[in-house]
Amino acid sequence: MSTSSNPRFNHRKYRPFPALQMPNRRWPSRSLKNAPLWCSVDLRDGNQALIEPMSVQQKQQMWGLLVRMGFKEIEVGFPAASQPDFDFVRWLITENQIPNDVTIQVLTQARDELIERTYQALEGARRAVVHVYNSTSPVQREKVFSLDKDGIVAIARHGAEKVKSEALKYPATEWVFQYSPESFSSTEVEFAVEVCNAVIDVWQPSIDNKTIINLPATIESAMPNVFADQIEWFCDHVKKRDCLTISIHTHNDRGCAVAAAELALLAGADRIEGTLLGNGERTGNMDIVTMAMNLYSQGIDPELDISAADDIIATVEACTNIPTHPRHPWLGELVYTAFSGSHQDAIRKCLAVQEDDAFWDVAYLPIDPQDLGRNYQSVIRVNSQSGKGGASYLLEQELGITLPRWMQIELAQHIQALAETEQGEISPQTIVQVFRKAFMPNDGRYMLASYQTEHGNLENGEHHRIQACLHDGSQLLTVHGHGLGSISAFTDALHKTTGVDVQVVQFEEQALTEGSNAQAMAMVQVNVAGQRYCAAAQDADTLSASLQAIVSALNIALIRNEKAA
Ligand SMILES: CC(=O)SCCNC(=O)CCNC(=O)[C@H](O)C(C)(C)COP(=O)(O)OP(=O)(O)OC[C@H]1O[C@@H](n2cnc3c(N)ncnc32)[C@H](O)[C@@H]1OP(=O)(O)O
Ligand SMILES: CC(C)C(=O)C(=O)O
Repeated sequence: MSTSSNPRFNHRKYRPFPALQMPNRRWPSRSLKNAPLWCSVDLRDGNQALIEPMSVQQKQQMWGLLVRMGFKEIEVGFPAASQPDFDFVRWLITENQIPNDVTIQVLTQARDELIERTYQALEGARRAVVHVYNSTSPVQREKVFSLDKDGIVAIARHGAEKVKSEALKYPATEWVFQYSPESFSSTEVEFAVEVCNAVIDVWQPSIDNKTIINLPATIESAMPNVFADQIEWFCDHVKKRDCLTISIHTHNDRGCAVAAAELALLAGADRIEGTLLGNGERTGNMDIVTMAMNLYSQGIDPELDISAADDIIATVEACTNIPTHPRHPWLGELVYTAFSGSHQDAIRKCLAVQEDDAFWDVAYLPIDPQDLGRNYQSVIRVNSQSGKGGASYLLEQELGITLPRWMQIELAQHIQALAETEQGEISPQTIVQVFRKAFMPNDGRYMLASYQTEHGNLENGEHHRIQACLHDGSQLLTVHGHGLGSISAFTDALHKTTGVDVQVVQFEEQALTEGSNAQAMAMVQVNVAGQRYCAAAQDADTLSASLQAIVSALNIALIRNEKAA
């Protein structure tokens, strides 16, 4: 019985994908050590999936990015399909846009007229990959092409012959041939080998002149381990394996295109086709950025430059008109951001001890966001899910002060109350405002106008005396006190004047800026008539900052008591 009220939602319509029996499979015990050869298919598979295919100008923009990132093989289009595709290939060649170490690749069906037009587009290229394909899976054979296996092999063989004979007409170009048994992952492996062997027989590759056999998961129809088995089996059984570059082209129907490509590398593949951020047919092509960053984060050189993450996103969005999900692996806007308190706490503590030349080891941050041109500003963001660490971290970034723990706790209570009222994110600037309003009020009863201290061997044995002028809103009061230090002398003076018992419980001072105009921030926790209050003050003179902070704490206590009364 179905759990759905929709009678069409019926799993019995589907059947499991038949797995290969390969008890001696070798790929599970291998690990990745190097980057594969990469081939971007943004300008072909990515392009053919767009609502509005790229204009020549957009293709030029995408091309520029791909070259900057270091791709050495780029499928630039299906030149027999449309005039913009054709024109773009011509532009690349006639305008000398292809760096010497980059090879362009183009796709064509195994049809004579299309292959001829494809070569016309490539005339004058220094080196090019001609990529021909035909479908091989049972559903394509039976329902689309109405052909038996021999008929499908005949299309492949004929296409390979035409690709080879056309190439002879353009001897100035260094040609590389590529064949894809399209829908490979849904094809019986024995038949996939048979078709590819027929093509290999035509092209006669050698170790010095390899053929690319590209094995697509045109539709991702099974788990990645099944695909890996198919690749290992294929590599073990295809002829002339050492004269082949085995390429992989996975799609993301089950959300596992990257995993399938990674396992396929373990299973013996050499080369990976995919697109930036995974644009492509249906759920997309394998995302090269994700796979490259997966390697990078394991200490493997991906041989692609992903560091200009924002440039990659902006260009892909401009060319595809598809926004990037904020949680897109590695590059999304939110992927290095923590809102939740315990994550923020851990990140802040780890970042504080992370040394520049040590292995990266920061909780909740799989890589250093700075590697991708991101700063730490966006790593910690505050809302009602955040704890004391988050707000303190942002304050630290904005003001350059590290709050002591007792003050973090107090600040967090103010921020939490605001976040719950606002029901949203609290910006770093707002956190600074909250900090100033809560701990540095300028509307209190008393203001410190001036003070003088005296210390040394005084007659009564105590070391410090203070005379301070406090403004109480209407008049200037002169107060006197003495104690073991200037601060205790000052609290003594306050007690004598206001009658309130004032004791400094916690005290911390931090330099804000360096140089002759250096400013200090004093932070205090003061016991005023049995209750603890935190306050802060900033001044060029450290003692002055401390005394003002104590006055602020007294003011906060008086304001709260007035409100409570
Ligand atoms: C999985 C992939 O991504 S494969 C790449 C797919 N990309 C594209 O199709 C984008 C560009 N394609 C196009 O613009 C058009 O398909 C064109 C211009 C190339 C060809 O258009 P059309 O001539 O109208 O043919 P269409 O593409 O519809 O193909 C259907 C015909 O080609 C045959 N065919 C399809 N693929 C192939 C192939 N790889 N090799 C040989 N014949 C093929 C079909 O059997 C069918 O034949 P029929 O007309 O005798 O029934
Ligand atoms: C032409 C092939 C490689 C393809 O795009 C696919 O199978 O997805």
